[in-house]
Order: sequence, then structure tokens, then C-alpha cells
Amino acid sequence: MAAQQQNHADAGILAVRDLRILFPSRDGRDTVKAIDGMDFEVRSGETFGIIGESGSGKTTLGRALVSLLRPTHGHILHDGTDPATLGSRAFRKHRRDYQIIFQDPNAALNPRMTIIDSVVEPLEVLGEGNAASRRRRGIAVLERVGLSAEAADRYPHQLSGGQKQRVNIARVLTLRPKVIVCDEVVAALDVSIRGDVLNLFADLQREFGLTYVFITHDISVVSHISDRIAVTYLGKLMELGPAEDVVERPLHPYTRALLSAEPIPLPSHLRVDRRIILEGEIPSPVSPPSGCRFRTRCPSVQPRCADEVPAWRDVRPGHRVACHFATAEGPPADNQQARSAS
Ligand SMILES: Nc1ncnc2c1ncn2[C@@H]1O[C@H](COP(=O)(O)OP(=O)(O)OP(=O)(O)O)[C@@H](O)[C@H]1O
Repeated sequence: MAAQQQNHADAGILAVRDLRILFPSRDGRDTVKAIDGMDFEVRSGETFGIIGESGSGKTTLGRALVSLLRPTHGHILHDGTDPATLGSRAFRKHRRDYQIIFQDPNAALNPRMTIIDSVVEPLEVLGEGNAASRRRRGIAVLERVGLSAEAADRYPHQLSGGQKQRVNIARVLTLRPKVIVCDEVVAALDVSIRGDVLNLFADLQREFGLTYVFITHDISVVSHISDRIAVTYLGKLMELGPAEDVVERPLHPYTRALLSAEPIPLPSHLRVDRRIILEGEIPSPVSPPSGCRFRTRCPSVQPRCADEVPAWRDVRPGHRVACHFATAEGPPADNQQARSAS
């Protein structure tokens, strides 16, 4: 064990090593490869954005990062330790450091419990303090996330979606975690209040030194708040790099296509005179395409893409991509552009 921990000493606050998560399909006859080989690390204090279309495995990954799901293969290390190797008492203690907030503001709130009871419930489960001290701590945290003490004795149905999401943040904050996985945390909220909630996350990060993993399908959300961005497609990472670099100088044809569909202003060299339409649905994770799994929808596809899985390689410093033809200049030209140029 000691040797294993020593090997992982440089693993960062969260490290994912050759991660695979497989599920039996609904009819039990096939295997769904929800996560099919991922490697990355999250640094202490950063906001690590994960972006991808629906079905790319983001929620599965988020749940696994906080030990709600066990890897089928590979490891997830928390501060160099594999939580799967801990005994149940040590695991319970350890787990408070790695928390998750979900898209649905109602997911973690019991409709029959008052707000304050929901907020202090995790502390009660851990046996921390007495009822009075837990209530004091809960109210202080509610106030810190922008809710008044009067909200404490209300019920979830008396609050708006944005207020309920603040309660969920408070519930997690009382545990003083190191890492919070935020799974589409603003997607269900009214557009007009998303900015306020994202600003709250940013303030709390500065105040408490939190590390965030922000999962979303919305590139405008991750591009604003992330230090680094990982792009997922069908259970694999396509690209990972500094947020500004990924958004302004993407390397993968998939990232370029996602960006071309966005209303966010792109730098001139990236501005495409047409939106790159990704044709067809994301293929089934039961039988992903051979070679590069994006090839069936890739506008730059070449014959080699069907035969060889692209290596996960550094193309610029700290900026990795899984595409045979990406260079430091960017993704390969798309076939339509290449045809009209010749
Ligand atoms: N418990 C399960 N049993 C079988 N298949 C599952 C299970 N959980 C997830 N899947 C499948 O794994 C794949 C990845 O799902 P996941 O929810 O992680 O993707 P996602 O990127 O978060 O998508 P969304 O944004 O729609 O939630 C999907 O094809 C999904 O149907």
C-alpha cells in the first residue's frame, strides 16, 4: 500500500487513470461503454471544465469522480489515494472532501424537510456537533450563499430554482470539501440568474480554496469559468488544454464543430463562414466506431481514421488531443474546405 501511495504522490487532487466504466445494457444482452479509457488530472484550486454532447459519459464520469460509482477498470485517485482501497470508516471520513451538486435543484432536497434540516443533514450523519451548533453553522452558510435566515425554516416548494440550488451549495459547503463536482448546475435555472450563481461559485472558490470540476454541454459556461477544459465524445477525451487555448485555438475537429455552433464571439482565424453541422446522432456506446470514434461525423475524416485509434498526445505545451491529423496549428482542414481550395 505504502509503495502504491508513493507512486501516486504526484497525482494531484484528483487523478483518473485508464478509467473504464461499463454497464449492462437495459435488455441485459450488451455492454454499454459509458467511459472507455480516460486519463487526466485535476490540479488543486483549479476549475476543470468537462464539455460534451448528451450521452458522452459526463454524468457517469462525475459520479465516479466522487465515488458514487466504482470504476470497472482503472483508478480514480483522491490526493494520491484510491478510495476503493479504504475501509468503510476511513471511506466515510474521506468522502466528505469530494462532493457533487446535480442539475436538478430538487435532487438532494427532501420536500418534507425544512431547508435548514436539509443543509445540516450531512453533518448530522457524520455526528458533528449538537443540534444547536449545527443550526448555527447551517444558517451562517445559508447566509454566505445569499439566502436570508428566514429561508431556513421554509420548505423546498417555497423557494425558486435558483434559491434551491443555493441551498444545495450550502449543504455541500457545510462539509468543507476540497473538491466539488458541479454537474450541469446552472442548466435548469433561468438564464437571467445563471450569471449570479456562477459568480457565487467563483467567490466561494476564492474564499475556501475549492477545486471544481464543472460538467456541462454548454461551452459558453465552461469557457467563462474554467482554467482548463476537457472535451469528451462517446466515452473518451478528444482534447484537453488551457481554457483560452481550447476555445481560441482548438485542436480537434470535434471541438471546432462545437465552437462553430456557439454564439460566443470567436477570434478571426477561427470564424467559419458557415456553421459546421455535425450530421447524425452520437453513435451508440454499445458498439462505438472503430479507430477514432468521432470519424463517422468528422468533417475531416481520412481512411486511416477507421483503422487506428489516435494516440492521446501533447501537441502544444499542456494541450493534448486525440486526432491523427491535428498539428500545433490546429485541426486538419475539413474535407469541404479542402475540396473548395483545390
Ligand atoms: N446505469 C446505466 N445503465 C445502462 N446505461 C447507462 C447507465 N448510466 C448511463 N448509461 C449510458 O451511458 C452513456 C453515458 O451516459 P451519461 O449520462 O454519463 O452521459 P452524459 O454525457 O452525462 O449525457 P446527459 O448530458 O444526457 O446526461 C449513455 O449512453 C447512457 O445511456
